[in-house]
Amino acid sequence: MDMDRDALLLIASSSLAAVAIASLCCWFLCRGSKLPLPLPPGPRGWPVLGNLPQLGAKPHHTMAALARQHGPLFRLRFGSAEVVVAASAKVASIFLRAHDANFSDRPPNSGAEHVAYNYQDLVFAPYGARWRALRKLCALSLFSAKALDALRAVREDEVRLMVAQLAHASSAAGVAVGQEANVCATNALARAAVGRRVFGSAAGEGSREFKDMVVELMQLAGVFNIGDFVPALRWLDPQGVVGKMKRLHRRYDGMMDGFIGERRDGKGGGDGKTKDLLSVMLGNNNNARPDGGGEGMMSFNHTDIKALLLNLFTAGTDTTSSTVEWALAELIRHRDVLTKAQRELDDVVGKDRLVTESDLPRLTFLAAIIKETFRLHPSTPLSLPRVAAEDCEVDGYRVPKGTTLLVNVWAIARDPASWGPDALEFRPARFLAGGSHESVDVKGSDYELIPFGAGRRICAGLSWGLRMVTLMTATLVHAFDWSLVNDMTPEKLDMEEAYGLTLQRAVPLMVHPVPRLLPSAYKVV
Ligand code: HEM
Repeated sequence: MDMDRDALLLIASSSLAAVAIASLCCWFLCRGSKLPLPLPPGPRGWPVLGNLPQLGAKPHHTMAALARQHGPLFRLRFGSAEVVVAASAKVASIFLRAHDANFSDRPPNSGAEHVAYNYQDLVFAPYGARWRALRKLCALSLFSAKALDALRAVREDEVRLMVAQLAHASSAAGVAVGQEANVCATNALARAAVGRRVFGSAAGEGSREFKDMVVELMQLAGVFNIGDFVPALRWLDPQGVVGKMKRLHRRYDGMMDGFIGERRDGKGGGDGKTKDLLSVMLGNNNNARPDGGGEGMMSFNHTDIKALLLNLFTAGTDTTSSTVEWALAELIRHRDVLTKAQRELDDVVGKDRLVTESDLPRLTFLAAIIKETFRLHPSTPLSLPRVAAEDCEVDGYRVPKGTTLLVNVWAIARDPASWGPDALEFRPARFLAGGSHESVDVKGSDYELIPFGAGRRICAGLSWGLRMVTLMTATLVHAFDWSLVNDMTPEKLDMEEAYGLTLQRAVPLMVHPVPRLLPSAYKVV
């Protein structure tokens, strides 16, 4: 009997233990699902500075190498700031499509504070009604299909002037074609924005100084400024970045004041009939803030105007001209591609006039060259940073609120997983009908090729930039044969990059342009 009771007790206690263990397992399993997801993997950083000292002279290259080690979504720490880097088309699409709303703000940075009028511009404006109003204004005045068409003659005019300038360039030292392209891009944009050209000719009247100012701004904006990430060191400005930004800002500010001042004095502004961006903004200027309301209620104060003009003159000039310069460098290195493009242009345009914008839709090979240039030489290799408004989950990892997002558009566009084994080769045919990437475009919906970014904060000037790059490259390819200075062979051409927020050529492209059309084509009417 005693034995039976003992056996029963044993059975009961074993069952209880089993139930307890099962409940514990269940509790752990359930709790497991609520365990916070891990943060993305990443390299160990230094005390205080984190990974900042490891970025090197070309952070987009370093980050591409880190992605090979840690995967296409990895984590860095810049001082006290958490950073995630997207380095594949799939991860970029999760951030910029699925989580775009959460990443529609830009992180705080000294460039926005000291150069861009303390975030009063469009590029760094907090995501909200004011940002929306500024984008809408740009679209209506410059970048919508209607505005773009209305300004067609301005772009064609400036390209014609650039060609005339090049046709008469006979220096033995050759011409810096990027500089000529920069004058063209800046003057076209200036006519649309402030109603007049800003430079008389390529070499003179401050054009070189202006380009240098834009390049300096991009270099400064590309520096990962220690003071931005380690608040205790901000006052020290260890890299001297803030001091340089303040000096540069004063020079830009004088230029922007000049545009507004001359218009208020009744000078500048073209024929007085066309409404450039400046006159639209001044017409609405009653010193109120553009923080929403209906379209009719938008109004802009003096600083709003200067900040937006500054954005256009900096974001819209060097990006455009350096892409044209890279395209020409690639074409000089790939004679077969250049010859094929010239044949297409001769067929569509002939030899007695220059290219016009209405020719562009028929230049399919040229369009493929432009895409291939944007792929290998995106002018903003790490795009512009975004910041997470809330915690979110991306590809099985936790990305906390306040994390900065960098999208390595340079690495994504060279990823063999998207582009195949010839990813590093200049091969425009991949974009032609029947090619491996026939349907891929640069306009923000094909994440393997996003030189203009994607999502809500995609480049506001995409339509203008793409049109200018295409028209300028088509015209230069059609109007001239190109040879390198000092009898340099194309294989010796230096293709090294100089890192900044925008990607310059380390060595400017120096060339001899040789006219190849009938003389009448080069006349400026
Ligand atoms: C080759 C030409 C250009 C390239 C490759 C380029 C690239 C970019 C990129 C990558 C961004 C960041 C997008 C993002 O955060 O996802 C951007 C933003 C911007 N770009 Fe461009 N850009 C070009 C030309 C232009 C032009 C011509 C203008 C104006 C005249 C312009 C004005 C802007 C502005 C205002 C923003 C900020 C948009 C915002 O924050 O809402 N860009 N651009």
